[in-house]
Amino acid sequence: MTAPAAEAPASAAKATRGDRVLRRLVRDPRAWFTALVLLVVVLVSILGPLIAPWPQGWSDVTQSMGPASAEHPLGLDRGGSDILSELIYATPESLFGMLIAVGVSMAIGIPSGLMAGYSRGRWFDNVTDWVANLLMAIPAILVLLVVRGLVGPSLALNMGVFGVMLSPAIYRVVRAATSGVRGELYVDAAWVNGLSTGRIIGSHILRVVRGPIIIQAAFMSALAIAMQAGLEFLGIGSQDTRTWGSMLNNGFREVYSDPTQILWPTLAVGLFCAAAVLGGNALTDAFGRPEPKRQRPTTGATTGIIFGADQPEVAGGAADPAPVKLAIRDLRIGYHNDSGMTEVVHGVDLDLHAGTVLGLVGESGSGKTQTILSVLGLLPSGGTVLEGSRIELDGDDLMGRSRAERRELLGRHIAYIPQEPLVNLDPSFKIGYQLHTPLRAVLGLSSADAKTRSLELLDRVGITDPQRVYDSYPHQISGGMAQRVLIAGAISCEPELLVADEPTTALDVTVQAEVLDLLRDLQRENGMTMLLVTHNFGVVADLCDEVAVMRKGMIVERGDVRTVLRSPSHPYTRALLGAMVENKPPLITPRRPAATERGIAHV
Ligand SMILES: Nc1ncnc2c1ncn2[C@@H]1O[C@H](COP(=O)(O)OP(=O)(O)OP(=O)(O)O)[C@@H](O)[C@H]1O
Repeated sequence: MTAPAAEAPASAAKATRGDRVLRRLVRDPRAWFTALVLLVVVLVSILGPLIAPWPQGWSDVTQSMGPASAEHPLGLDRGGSDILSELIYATPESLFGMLIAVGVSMAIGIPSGLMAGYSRGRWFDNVTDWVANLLMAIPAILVLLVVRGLVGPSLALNMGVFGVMLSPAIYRVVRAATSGVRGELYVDAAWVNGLSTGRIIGSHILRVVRGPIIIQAAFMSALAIAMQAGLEFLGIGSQDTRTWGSMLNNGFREVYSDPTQILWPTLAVGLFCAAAVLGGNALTDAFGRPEPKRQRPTTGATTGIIFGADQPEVAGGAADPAPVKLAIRDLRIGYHNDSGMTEVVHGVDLDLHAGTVLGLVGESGSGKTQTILSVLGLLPSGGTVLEGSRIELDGDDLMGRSRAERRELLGRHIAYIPQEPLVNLDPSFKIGYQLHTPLRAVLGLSSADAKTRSLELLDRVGITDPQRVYDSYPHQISGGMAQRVLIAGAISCEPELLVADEPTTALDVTVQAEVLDLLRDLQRENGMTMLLVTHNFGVVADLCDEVAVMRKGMIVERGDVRTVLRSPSHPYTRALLGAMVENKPPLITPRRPAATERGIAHV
């Protein structure tokens, strides 16, 4: 199968997100200012002994409070030390203190924020949130005073404790970013492909939250330097260490006799803080505002139903000699809300015979997606499969299995093809990485074998230049190609059951036909059992052996495709088919209105 012209890459020349961020930073004068100040501070810290006019510890009391001169460009302090040299020697100590505070806050805030955001609403999230609130409610200065009283003066200890007090700030940022990414479809897709939680957090999620983390680190470094200077200025810090803060303290004593002595450390602290804040702002703009979270494509909106039975009843099903691969019995799904529990799927029964394709059709909001998500074990938070429901794979009740056991089935035994291809691929990673990671994790292939297999799969799903697509980012390929990539990913571990949720709705009409051809070929080739959600009776006729019609959370008719399409027994099915044959406005509104405009025969 050849890839159609419509699938030419959107723009192979498009830059990655990292390139875009870098380009924006290069054009931003604030970033230049920050880079310059940081460069100077780092160079001064490293080269201090070489560039300082006088050795560390040098002083000459006879020149106490001496004025600026060629030998002492910034003058001398009360102890007769050269102020410029002192400022230079104080720089690495000040940086060291700042790094301790930022490092400690990151070490606590990042892992706890990641875990809390990922396990949204669970006990870990609740406990860490409570601790973060508590830390934020306690004034840091009080804690620092108590620590000073108990342990004595220590720059490292002070800044370490301040890092703990700062950690809720980074925790909150990471938690919010993680919980936003957690709901993305590509994270579900990675889960369905069998990746462990650690791998998902370490790759897909950390990659997205690193932007907010870098920005937050920039602001926190300013805060840490200012706090350190404040502590030393108040005399709470260590007197043995020379920092910009301790110079502030000394300079303040001479504020009336020689105000310039407080000016230099103030300038150093002020410049560093300004650079850090401006750098943080430049980074915020360069990373851009986060895109609004894409919602799961589910909706309770009802559509233009013009006909239907008040009391749905299930019409007879067709017999099939093949063994039952997936059996759903009395499936009821509910959502918790303020008034208790709302049931959205009411006792669905389905049998899916091995090696056959079952089409699930129905109006928007009829419960199709909830049904397949419950098979995958991926109901959104708040959704529950209610007591008494059974979902059996090869006779084994999945509802009796633990979450970890159900995860084991994903990828190898049950695979999923989502509706919107592009949002199900992580924009931060190349296609090759996204294909070969599950192959390594689930099948245990070596890196080289996983790459070979990925290229074979891309070739098998009709991609003409597998190597180029393997090396591309998702934004560099078209929607049709992305759907082929997802199909390649879904079949990569040779699952027995393939669940596809309107796999062609988001595609152009020419590409739809090709993807349907591909699915049919793969299903026959691998003898896969397939559960296909669709709005399109044309797709049902083309691909499915059996069809089940859903309405208002119930199956109103099911049977073999020929029988149901030729002589539908339920008035609702007749209305759906009638609308299609008479070319009436669609009774079932597709989730993406654009699809009807593309000329798809939606009923
Ligand atoms: N997160 C949720 N919270 C509460 N109710 C929900 C949630 N998701 C779906 N529902 C409800 O469950 C019902 C079935 O939704 P479902 O997404 O399964 O419909 P669908 O048949 O797949 O429709 P569509 O084709 O538009 O996706 C709807 O009434 C919907 O409002």
